[in-house]
Amino acid sequence: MTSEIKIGIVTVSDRASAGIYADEGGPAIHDYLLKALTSPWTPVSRVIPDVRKGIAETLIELADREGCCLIVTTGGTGPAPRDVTPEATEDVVEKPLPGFGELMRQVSLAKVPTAILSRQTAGIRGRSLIVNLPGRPRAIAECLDAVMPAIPYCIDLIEGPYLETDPAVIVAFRPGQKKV
Ligand SMILES: Nc1ncnc2c1ncn2[C@@H]1O[C@H](COP(=O)(O)OP(=O)(O)OP(=O)(O)O)[C@@H](O)[C@H]1O
Ligand SMILES: Nc1nc2c(c(=O)[nH]1)N[C@H]1C(S)=C(S)[C@@H](COP(=O)(O)O)O[C@H]1N2
Repeated sequence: MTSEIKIGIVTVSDRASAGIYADEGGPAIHDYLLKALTSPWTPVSRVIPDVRKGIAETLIELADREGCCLIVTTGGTGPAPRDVTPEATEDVVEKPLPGFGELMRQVSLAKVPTAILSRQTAGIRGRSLIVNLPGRPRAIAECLDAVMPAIPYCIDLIEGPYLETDPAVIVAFRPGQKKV
């Protein structure tokens, strides 16, 4: 039986959620994944304010009830008082994956000196991988280019669906598998 592949896309932004500006972050994640993944998948998108409890509840809903194998957030990773996406992520994950944040900050530093201000992290809840990205829409491709090669294998390891990528965009690295 093949089940539907669902991917959560969560924009955490006071102003986008209030309609003060149009959300560009969620659509940028959607467009990126449309290009990177060749497996058919369905987005489950949310635009929510910077509220720790609400973010945690949304992550739980997308992981436990929607069954998303991957949940990508954007926004709320900085040091400002209302930036609490990493805390909400840590509230709900069972296994933190600090390497994601480390790598994304490293590659982002080549683009912008303020990369070190992002506390973006990642982790596993059940059969879902949750990954935080910064709020600036241009940060999305910068960060996903770095971590995407490891995401399909991570989802294999948590017994999620087999994600296929377009090798012209992202070469998924699966240890033990021959390079094509
Ligand atoms: N979802 C989004 N869509 C479009 N632009 C965004 C989005 N999120 C952030 N930005 C832009 O990136 C900048 C930095 O993002 P950041 O997450 O720090 O926003 P913020 O100042 O916390 O405000 P808010 O939570 O209201 O988006 C914002 O000032 C805005 O110009
Ligand atoms: N790749 C990348 N990373 C980035 C940025 C960026 O423009 N590109 N912006 C930085 C800035 S200015 C901030 S304040 C932090 C946190 O952003 P957030 O609060 O919008 O998540 O992410 C940082 N990381």
